[in-house]
Amino acid sequence: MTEFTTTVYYDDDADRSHIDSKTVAILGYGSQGHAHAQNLAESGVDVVVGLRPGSSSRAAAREDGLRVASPAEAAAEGDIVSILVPDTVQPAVFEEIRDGLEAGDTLQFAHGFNIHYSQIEPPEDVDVTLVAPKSPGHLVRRNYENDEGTPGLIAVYQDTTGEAKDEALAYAHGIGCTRAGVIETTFREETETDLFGEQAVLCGGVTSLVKQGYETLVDAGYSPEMAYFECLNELKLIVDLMYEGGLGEMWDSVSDTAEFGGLTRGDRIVDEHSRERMEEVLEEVQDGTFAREWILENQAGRPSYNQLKDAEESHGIEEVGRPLRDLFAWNDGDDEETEKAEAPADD
Ligand SMILES: NC(=O)C1=CN([C@@H]2O[C@H](COP(=O)(O)OP(=O)(O)OC[C@H]3O[C@@H](n4cnc5c(N)ncnc54)[C@H](OP(=O)(O)O)[C@@H]3O)[C@@H](O)[C@H]2O)C=CC1
Ligand SMILES: CC[C@](O)(C(C)=O)C(=O)O
Ligand SMILES: [Mg+2]
Ligand SMILES: [Mg+2]
Repeated sequence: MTEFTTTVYYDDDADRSHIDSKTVAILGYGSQGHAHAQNLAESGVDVVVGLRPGSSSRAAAREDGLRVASPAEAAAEGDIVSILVPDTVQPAVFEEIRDGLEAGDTLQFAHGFNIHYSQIEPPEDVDVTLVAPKSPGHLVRRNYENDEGTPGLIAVYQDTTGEAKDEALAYAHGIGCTRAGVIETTFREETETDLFGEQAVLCGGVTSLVKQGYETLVDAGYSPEMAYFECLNELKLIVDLMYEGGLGEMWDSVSDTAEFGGLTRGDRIVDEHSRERMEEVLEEVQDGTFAREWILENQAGRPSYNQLKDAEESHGIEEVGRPLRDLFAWNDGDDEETEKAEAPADD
């Protein structure tokens, strides 16, 4: 039997009686919201989706067979109120729903930002929990539909009922996370590791690596199409192997030439200087510098965010990638995956 350093919970560890007779209010129907709502409903849980008046997602949620109400109505009806709107919007939405929370209800998050950085102060008589899939929401849904799951984290910030952890685990079961494995953590640990991971490795680090690789080849006179396939498209195929069997399966599958070149050159690209930058980024997460910057950026109407987003969208690798993906035989002329991934961020 494998010995882990932490307890990992699976399907058999979850007791669904902690959620089966309850109503779950899902506030928001974006990346995480649509996945939690549909997975829970298909797991037999009573779900009501809370969406603002005039929300374009109302029609989508109804088409998916879900009940829809306003955020305040849904929260008042829900025993578990899962706040799945963007982190920066959550404090305002919390003010709208606060009066509907009853003693013994659960206020639930998929990321600890607003609790950890004290942007939301929950009432003392509710449970406050976290169920955080370690995955983009669209894959939480896709994996569930494919009878697979996504790993997740649970945490308890406030436990008034004595059932907070069991309920979080039952919820994680309902969205398919216990199929893959669930780890218990704290709001602090989830928030800091999640922010660090997305900034330094998963989203920030990897896109910078891809762009620098692409630009190096194009500036040296190679065709943008070649550079796109080499530095972006094939990355997915390489990462698929790491996902399936760790670094070892990837090294086994690539040529010995790639393995020797990668092992001797990789650490020259991402070196001890990058490591120092990573430590700085982690410190900014830990001491609240990043959180303050992001909160102020939103208060100012997102000037830097919008500028950086525009620059990213018009980068050469994006210009060349769109038509190339459209011509993939299985895409039928539509870059559907890109459209789907962008859809929930349009608010
Ligand atoms: N994206 C992800 O995969 C992951 C996200 N998380 C966490 O999950 C939470 C939700 O994130 P995510 O799914 O990305 O969120 P999204 O950006 O996808 O949320 C969009 C939803 O929020 C609603 N919304 C936006 N603004 C408002 C507002 N002012 N008032 C009411 N509703 C609003 C939108 O409404 P409308 O439909 O009307 O536009 C939409 O339904 C966050 O805490 C995030 O950190 C955790 C793990 C991964
Ligand atoms: C990696 C980004 C993420 O943390 C996630 C999909 O888990 C997010 O905030 O979207
Ligand atoms: Mg994450
Ligand atoms: Mg995150």
